[in-house]
This record gives sequence, C-alpha cells and structure tokens, in this order.
Amino acid sequence: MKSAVLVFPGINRERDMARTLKLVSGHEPKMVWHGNTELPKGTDLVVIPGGFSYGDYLRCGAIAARSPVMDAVRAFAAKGGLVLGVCNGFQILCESGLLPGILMRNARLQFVCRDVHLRVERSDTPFTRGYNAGQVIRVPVAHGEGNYAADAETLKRLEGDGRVLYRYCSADGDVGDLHNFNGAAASIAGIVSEKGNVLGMMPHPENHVEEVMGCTDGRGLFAGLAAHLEKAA
Ligand SMILES: NC(=O)CC[C@H](N)C(=O)O
Repeated sequence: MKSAVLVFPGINRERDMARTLKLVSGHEPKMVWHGNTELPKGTDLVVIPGGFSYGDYLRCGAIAARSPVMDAVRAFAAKGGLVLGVCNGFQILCESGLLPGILMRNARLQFVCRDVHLRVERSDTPFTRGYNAGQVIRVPVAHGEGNYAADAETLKRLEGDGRVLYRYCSADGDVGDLHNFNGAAASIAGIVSEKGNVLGMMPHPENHVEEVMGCTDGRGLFAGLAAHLEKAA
C-alpha cells in the first residue's frame, strides 16, 4: 500500500491518520502539502484527513477544495485510484465535486464530539471488505457540519446503486431517526462515488484502531483497504 495523506492549512488529524495507516498496513504514508500539483509516484491510496482546513471559513472544506493538489486527486480518481476522505476530508470531496451532495450544519447547530454506531451496509467494496454486511461498529465523530444533504434524485440514485456504505444507527443496528444525531439524510454517514473508488465519511475510524483507544472497530476499514491493494499489486 502506497498511501498519500493530504495536508491543508488548519487540518489537524493528519498525524492520527498517518499513524493508523502505518500501524495497519505496515507502510509509512507520504504526507503531501496542498500546494503540490502531483501525487507521489506509485500512490495507490489518497487520504484526505479531518480537521479545520482554512478555519472552516466560507463552508467547511470549500477553500481546500480549490487547492492545486485537488486537480491531481481528480485525475487520480478519474483513473480509478482509491480516495478516502474522513470528516473534513468528506466535506472537501463534496465541495470539490468528487462526491455528490453537501454537509450542512448539524441539525441542533452544535459541534458533536462522541462515539456513535455505524451500520456497515455492504462488505463487497474495498472500503468495507474488512467487515460483514450489517455489522455494527463504534467510532468517534467530532464535527459541526456533518448533516449530509442532497436532492431527492441524488439520494434515490445513491440508495439504488448501493452507494451508502455507512449509516448511523443504534448499538444493535437500528437506523431510526432517534440515532441520527446530526440530521443526515437517510442517516448517511458515508457514501462512495459512482465508480465506487472514492469514499467520504464523517466519523473517524482512524481513532479506534488500538486497545489503548478503548475500541478497535475502525481497524477493519484500513485492514480491508490494505488487503485490497496488496491483492491488486
Ligand atoms: N473533525 C473534523 O474533521 C471536523 C470537520 C469540520 N471542521 C467540522 O466541524 O464539521
């Protein structure tokens, strides 16, 4: 696995992400500054981490989405390269047009920082193959703008094409509104692009990968990616 972690001014989760990528895959990722116009040679996974790029001014991710490096990411994704965006990374992917829809302010207009449960909707993708379909995992969230929204036609297409990979739920997998803490359409926590190679998700799986973190449920996502890329290599 040859991953690249993008770094924008104000991003603050890039080290957590790099540490997890190394821990789970055994390979050190390359850190890539936003002003770069190229990705490191041989990159097979681009990761856009969480944080507060450009202080969340304008809208979360809106300014970072216009960075020079995003043209390289667009070209990489167009060729089928795997891209993972977590939290601010998901917002950047939506703002850059790599994923449909937007992340609005949380329904109660408050920043939410706590563990939540996610239901893994399918296991036959590079981003979920470390889990079983229907499995419930516990991961942290920390965001003010995670309320996923899209027009009715887009939501219908996402559902119809099986592009919702992660959904907010209760500890036993109930996806009722009660467990949809940020008001996201259809309790959406993570979606993939039409070709299935770009995933954006609001929760932080990279922060639940070791016993010392209190939970290892996030590990499956990275283990699955590493297994997928090793097989492809
Ligand atoms: N953890 C994050 O990436 C936070 C994203 C963004 N700054 C928000 O508050 O919504």
